[in-house]
Amino acid sequence: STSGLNTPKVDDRKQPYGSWCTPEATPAHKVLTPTNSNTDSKSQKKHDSQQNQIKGILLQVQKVRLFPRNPPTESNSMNEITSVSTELQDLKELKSTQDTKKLPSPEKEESSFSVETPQSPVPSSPRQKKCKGYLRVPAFCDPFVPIDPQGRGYISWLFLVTFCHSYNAWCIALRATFPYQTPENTPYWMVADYFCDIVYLLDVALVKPRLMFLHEGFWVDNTKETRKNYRKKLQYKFDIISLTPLDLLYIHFGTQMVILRFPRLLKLQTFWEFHQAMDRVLSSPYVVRIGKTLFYIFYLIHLNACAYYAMSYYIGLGSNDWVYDNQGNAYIRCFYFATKTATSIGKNPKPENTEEYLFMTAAWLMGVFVFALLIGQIRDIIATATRARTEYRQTVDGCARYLRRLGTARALRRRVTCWFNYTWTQQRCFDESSILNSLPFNMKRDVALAVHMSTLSKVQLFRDCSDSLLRDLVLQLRPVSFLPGDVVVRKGDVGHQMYIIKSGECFVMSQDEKEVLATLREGSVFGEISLLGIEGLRRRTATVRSRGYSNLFALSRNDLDSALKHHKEAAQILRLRADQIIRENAARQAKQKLAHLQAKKSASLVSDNSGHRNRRHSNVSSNDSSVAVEGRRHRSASALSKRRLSSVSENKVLRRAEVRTPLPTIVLCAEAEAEAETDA
Ligand SMILES: Nc1ncnc2c1ncn2[C@@H]1O[C@@H]2COP(=O)(O)O[C@H]2[C@H]1O
Repeated sequence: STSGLNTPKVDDRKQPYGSWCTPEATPAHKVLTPTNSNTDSKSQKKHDSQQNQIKGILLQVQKVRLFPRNPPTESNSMNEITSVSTELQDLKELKSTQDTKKLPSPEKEESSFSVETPQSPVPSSPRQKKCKGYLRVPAFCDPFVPIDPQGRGYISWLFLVTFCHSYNAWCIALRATFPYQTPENTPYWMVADYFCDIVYLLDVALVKPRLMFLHEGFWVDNTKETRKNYRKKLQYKFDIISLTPLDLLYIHFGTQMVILRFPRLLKLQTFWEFHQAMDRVLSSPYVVRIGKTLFYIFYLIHLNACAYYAMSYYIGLGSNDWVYDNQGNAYIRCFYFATKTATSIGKNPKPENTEEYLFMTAAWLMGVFVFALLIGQIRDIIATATRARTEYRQTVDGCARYLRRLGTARALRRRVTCWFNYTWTQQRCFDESSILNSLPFNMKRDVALAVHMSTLSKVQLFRDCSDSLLRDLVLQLRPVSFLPGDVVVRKGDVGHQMYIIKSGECFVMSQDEKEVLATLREGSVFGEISLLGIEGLRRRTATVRSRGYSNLFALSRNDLDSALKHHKEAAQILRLRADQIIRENAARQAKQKLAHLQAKKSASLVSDNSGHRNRRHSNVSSNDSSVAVEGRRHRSASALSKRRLSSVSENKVLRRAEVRTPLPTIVLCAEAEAEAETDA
């Protein structure tokens, strides 16, 4: 705590309340980094990027150690050695350039706060290192580079495979039943078919075997291992079966037998994998979930439509009232019929023979069970997506009902509703901590840090103290919002919480609430004095009001106490600041009282003079003596208050020179002034 890093800067102390009241915005990554005032911003940026590169390279080196190739082939180990040595060389070069520029040492950089975001590491290919410029192949296409299953490249590839699978799923049934494949358009269909087959083939041969996987907590990136892993999976078997070239039988049956391509539908797992990946990646996964369920619903109706057309064709198009009458667009008419039966809308033509009865029974059963299930799923997804809003509405309605029942004033009710609305629009929840409760402690802390970083980085206390103070406190901070004019703390109340301003402004009011003593902005801290256990200052020293709408973080006395036990430097900083505020408030009060006294004195002098003039004729001699006495009395009172004030300012000067001021003396000074007033 005595190091230059952690003690508050002298300059800061000279400013009113350091820079607590008017904190400067600082980029999040610079939050607690000790900055060299001589280094200009350009070199700082360069330094940052170099540090990142160093970190990246160190990570690469670690990765090489973390993912040993087992057993290493000769060429692999040679490649590894060369890559490590080049990386170390790069590292040395970077370090030497850094030394020559005399930038802050990396040890200091280490102390800067950062939220850890572990990623699946993908090592660079040994080939890629050798190819330069335009010859460089994207990592995804490099057969020597393992593929990150969470990477963008792989998700894009999954999209392509899913598209091909969907094409097969829709078109095989369509072309097998409806007369949409004619000898004229067969080549186009073939081109599309074989394009999809090539995608399937590439997926099985080049992509899936390179997919990294987790083994005993480590990402395995050895392509031999990844290939082995893929081959062990059931998915591999399905992928291989899906490629069965049954369409070779076209030679015998002709290209109209599109049904021979049905094995292509077995690549269903990729379809699910794609949706899972999208669910993870997209900011609103509900869209993906609803999209997938709708896909199932439409696909089932599509199959139903195909079956209806096939049945009608088998019975004879237009041969009775039930079958498709071969009028209009065949697919649209059949799709319409299938939708009606599947959703049990009714008004379907009456079946006339056994096959038709069987078809209708199956379609209705499917409608009742499968469709009901799918539509229920959509309802659940929407309910989950809007649960927070529903709960919010229930809370607001419940509270409003309760207040109405109690017959509270309309203005108060409106205020409560206003608070609910504002808090909801700001936070989208009422209890932030309950949402994160299922996360492990460290992750919860990282999330909280990331979410509140922009505000917390502006708090001078956290800048001046070690990072661990911020880490210790971040989960204890409770967001609270206030409406315009709300009293956040009231003078004389017992203090239970201190506050950090997240957004908005707060006014520190004078004793009579007519004057604004200070305006506190984003990142400012207040309400700490009454929590510090200073003798005689256990109650709020001032009233603080929210200027407009404001969002604050509240920190309870217990949490502050337990944090200050382990962070003595923070306790010292808070004490210093409290000393400063108390001294300034005491001096201001003394000044005000003196001014008040002087005003009183001059008023009494004026009234005395006028009284004297009235009585002059009656008793001249006695008046002379009383004025003299009165004058002496006021002069002595004024001298006394002057002496008291000078003792205050002397004390002030003396105490500024000290590192910490014993507070009770300052309080006594204020008391002395009060005494002077009573004397007068
Ligand atoms: N003159 C001032 N300037 C800035 N902040 C103040 C001033 N006086 C009091 N405060 C803050 O207002 C808070 C009121 O509650 P506390 O006494 O706990 O802590 C107080 C300080 O944090």
